[in-house]
Amino acid sequence: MTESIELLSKAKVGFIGAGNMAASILGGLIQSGLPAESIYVSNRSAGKLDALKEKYPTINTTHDNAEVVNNVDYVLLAVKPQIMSTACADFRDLDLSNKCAISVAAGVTCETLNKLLGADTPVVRSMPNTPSLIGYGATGLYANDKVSEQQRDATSAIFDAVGKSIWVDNEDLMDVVTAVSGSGPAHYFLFMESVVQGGIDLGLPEETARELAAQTALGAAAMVQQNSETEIGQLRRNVTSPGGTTAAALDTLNEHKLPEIVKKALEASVKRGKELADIANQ
Ligand SMILES: NC(=O)C1=CN([C@@H]2O[C@H](COP(=O)(O)OP(=O)(O)OC[C@H]3O[C@@H](n4cnc5c(N)ncnc54)[C@H](OP(=O)(O)O)[C@@H]3O)[C@@H](O)[C@H]2O)C=CC1
Ligand SMILES: O=C(O)[C@@H]1CCC=N1
Repeated sequence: MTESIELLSKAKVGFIGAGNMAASILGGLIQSGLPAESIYVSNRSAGKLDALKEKYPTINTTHDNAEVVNNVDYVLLAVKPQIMSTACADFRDLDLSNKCAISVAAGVTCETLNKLLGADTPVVRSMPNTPSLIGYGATGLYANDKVSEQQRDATSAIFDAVGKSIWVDNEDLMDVVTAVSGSGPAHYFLFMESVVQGGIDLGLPEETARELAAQTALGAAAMVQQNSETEIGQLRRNVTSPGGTTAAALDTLNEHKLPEIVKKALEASVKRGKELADIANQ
């Protein structure tokens, strides 16, 4: 059992929805040492619950969302923002004031969650990402003022079990976190898909292009993490010999305005987050 999971060892953790994100987080929790019998999961359809039961025979599965909430201390709301209201209606009559609700839904605000779950409910808004499945998740967290220190620590423990977690103290920033790290893996995947395809078009075997692209992305990310005092721009300049091959590539990326394109993409994500907030609040 990892140190952070020890904090959770007496707690029961529930998931409403057994989709991609729930499976990533609960898989990481079990791998870190949380017993599967401490985890409760509900889902609308049967297939995903059956698959979880096959993988983790002692996990508790049900179609009844209220049963999950009744049995746990921490309940992760892992359904799409558009159906948050429907899913929460199943347990809105339960007293959640001694539990902690942790939403992973993009956009949905603490205010909306408190409307759906009761004004006294401690609510954390989280934004994890799919690398949580392999222990490389990045999660942003924001708590409303009902969340106790113990609940904050336990929430950190849940997400630290599947990667790194960072608290923000302004809820508006959660839409930016969503743009940067929640959706982020897809941005890097698109970039890597483009690099692999470019390599193939220029003659590399597909497997070679894929391996080189993945190891390069991993190496670049590790250099940024291991040189926290160094500007990322300096790491870039260290690769870029004057008049060399990198300068030729970067000139092309800048000519086509890559930094502006990325900024517009992040702005589009933030805007969509606010639209999802409105949908969930209706
Ligand atoms: N995917 C990602 O990279 C990330 C997603 N998120 C957030 O996570 C949330 C879930 O996304 P994701 O896991 O990708 O989506 P999925 O569609 O994979 O999972 C959602 C699950 O919710 C289940 N469900 C639907 N309605 C209900 C209900 N009324 N009660 C119980 N379960 C229900 C669905 O069941 P069924 O089997 O019937 O479809 C499905 O398994 C979203 O809010 C998203 O914003 C956050 C960060 C990253
Ligand atoms: O695309 C989405 O809306 C979700 C939230 C972040 C990643 N996936």
